[in-house]
Amino acid sequence: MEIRYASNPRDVKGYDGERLREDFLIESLFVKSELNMVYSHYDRLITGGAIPTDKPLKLEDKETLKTEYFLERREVGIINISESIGKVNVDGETYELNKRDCLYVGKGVKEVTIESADPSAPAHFYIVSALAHKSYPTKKLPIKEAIPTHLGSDAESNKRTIYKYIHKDGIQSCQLMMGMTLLAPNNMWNTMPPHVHDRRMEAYLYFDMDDQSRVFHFMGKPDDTRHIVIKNEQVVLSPPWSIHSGVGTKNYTFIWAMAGENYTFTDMDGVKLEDIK
Ligand SMILES: O=C[C@H](O)[C@@H](O)CC(=O)C(=O)O
Ligand SMILES: [Zn+2]
Repeated sequence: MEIRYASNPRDVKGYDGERLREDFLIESLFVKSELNMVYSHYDRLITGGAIPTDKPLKLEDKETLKTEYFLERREVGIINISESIGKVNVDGETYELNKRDCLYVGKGVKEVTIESADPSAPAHFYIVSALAHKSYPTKKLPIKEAIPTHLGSDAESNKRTIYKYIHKDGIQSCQLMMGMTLLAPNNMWNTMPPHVHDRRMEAYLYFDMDDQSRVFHFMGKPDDTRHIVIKNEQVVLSPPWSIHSGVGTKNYTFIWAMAGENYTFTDMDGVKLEDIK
């Protein structure tokens, strides 16, 4: 799998747009009949995309991880982001995932395979894996059972609902946190005003966008921001020292995932709008 190294914010100051994209944007995780992953040195988080068609796709990359099996020292969260029904096989047991349902699989599970219920209408799965030191039970959480948090307002164009799946009061994990944010119709901003959390890195997958739609994602130190233009089903890596906020040309959905020092969703350092440059 592709490796992405971590960068020093002092160096990132001098990056041009192309270099920012090379380091922080993951452009093509989702390819038909493939399972693709990128290994980031930010908290060794792996992000992946899978679109299984005629045969199941197995979660593995011995060459990169140098372990016997993928989850020997890791845990993983898998979310179906498509309308099509998906299935995940976990050491012989099958879990069905509908759109926006999440499955957590813990350390020690030997075989995870992913398939589409109907190969002619393949499901799209988003995969995020972090290092794990302990085994937590496999658990599915359908979106209808996730607890919604309502944030923002129409006046600020950031009215949105956050669904937390893997976190302290939801599915238990070692360090992986994962959830989904849905914007209300005609609302385009996420995570504005922004925040940083130097204890944890974060990755955003933007989706539910058409071909013509783009998200302008903002990153950088709060007083020195940059942007990356993002298409449907692309991932952006957010270093711990960076803000992570976006505005769409049209409505969109995104999945956030974090790993790092602590396991407290509310541990964020809010940035005041007057301090953003
Ligand atoms: O650290 C937390 C993450 O940045 C997201 O949960 C923020 C988010 O989904 C939002 O405000 O819309
Ligand atoms: Zn955050």
